[in-house]
Amino acid sequence: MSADFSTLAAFRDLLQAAPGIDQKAQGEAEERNGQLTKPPGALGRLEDMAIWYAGWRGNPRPEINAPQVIVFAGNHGVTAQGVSAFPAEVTEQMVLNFQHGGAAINQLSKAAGASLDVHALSLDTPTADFTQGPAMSEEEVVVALATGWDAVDEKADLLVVGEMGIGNTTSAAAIAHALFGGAAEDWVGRGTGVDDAGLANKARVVREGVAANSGKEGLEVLRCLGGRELAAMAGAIARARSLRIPVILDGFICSAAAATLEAAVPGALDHAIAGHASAEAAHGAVLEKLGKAPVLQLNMRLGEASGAAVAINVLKAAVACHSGMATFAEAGVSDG
Ligand SMILES: O=C(O)c1ccc[n+]([C@@H]2O[C@H](COP(=O)([O-])O)[C@@H](O)[C@H]2O)c1
Ligand SMILES: Cc1cc2nc[nH]c2cc1C
Repeated sequence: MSADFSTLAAFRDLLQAAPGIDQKAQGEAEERNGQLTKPPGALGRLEDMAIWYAGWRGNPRPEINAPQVIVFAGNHGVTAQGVSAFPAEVTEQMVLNFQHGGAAINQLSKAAGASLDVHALSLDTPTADFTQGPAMSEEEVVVALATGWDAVDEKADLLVVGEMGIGNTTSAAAIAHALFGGAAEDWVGRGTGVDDAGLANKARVVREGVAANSGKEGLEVLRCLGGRELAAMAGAIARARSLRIPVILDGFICSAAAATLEAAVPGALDHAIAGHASAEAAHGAVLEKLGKAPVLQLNMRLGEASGAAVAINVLKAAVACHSGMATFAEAGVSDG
């Protein structure tokens, strides 16, 4: 299927029109959860996760059989400002590594029983340096959103999106600063590993970038301060919403991209949970703004969907208990 929008406004309208949770299935799942052979609440957040998943799938006793992981890659003009510990060529080199099966996400997808797709977006044409003006034209951001939209497998029953893009923690920090305010320093982190001087430089770049693109909201923030891989993640998350496919968000960059959807249409991320809290300094603050408690906290800061891929295993465990356990009546266990 090919994406059905050619402007940001049309994309926003589609997102706005996307379905919500199936409340009947959610209610039935909640009822089932109360009958399972365990003390009430004893599976903690696994219970909430399973009920949430059941609601979005419209099935009070669902299974997870076809999780899809998608990694999007993009290059960033803002790397000209010396914001990363690694050179921009690494983006393309890592795409080849993904394709050859040599990256962490290859192993983590396999371990989670998930398919893995990799989409490189115009790597030879980096986005514009956003300290000088908008990173992308409307046409460019719409093409990237559509790449993400079209990448989602309609038959998937869970979606994880992640990214590869040297310089993109600076882009994500600028998005967070534009959406949530505060100071540039509040949103920058070490990314691939810049030193103290590098961190101060990132704060300068974020401050200048937000000043050069002031007064923007929602999807315009994505266009002006984002990158192609961030827009593609946003497009895929929106497509998943339209198909009622639950989503696990990955780290700082993924969460910042997702936050532009929430800014454009409040509630747009109700079908998404946070897979982990990245070690990137401001990820926790972004998740707090989104009202999402991370499933895992493993000090990961790799990106490429890795933290969310690990969290697939936890959601699978939650859903397996929910759908596979016996009820008190079935097992002949006294329910207290
Ligand atoms: O996911 C995260 O929270 C995360 C935190 C730090 C770095 N990364 C990855 O590192 C790259 C961006 O780092 P940088 O320093 O080039 O901005 C990009 O490819 C991301 O996938 C990812
Ligand atoms: C080697 C390397 C792998 C990555 N994977 C995601 N971002 C990355 C950044 C670097 C530098």
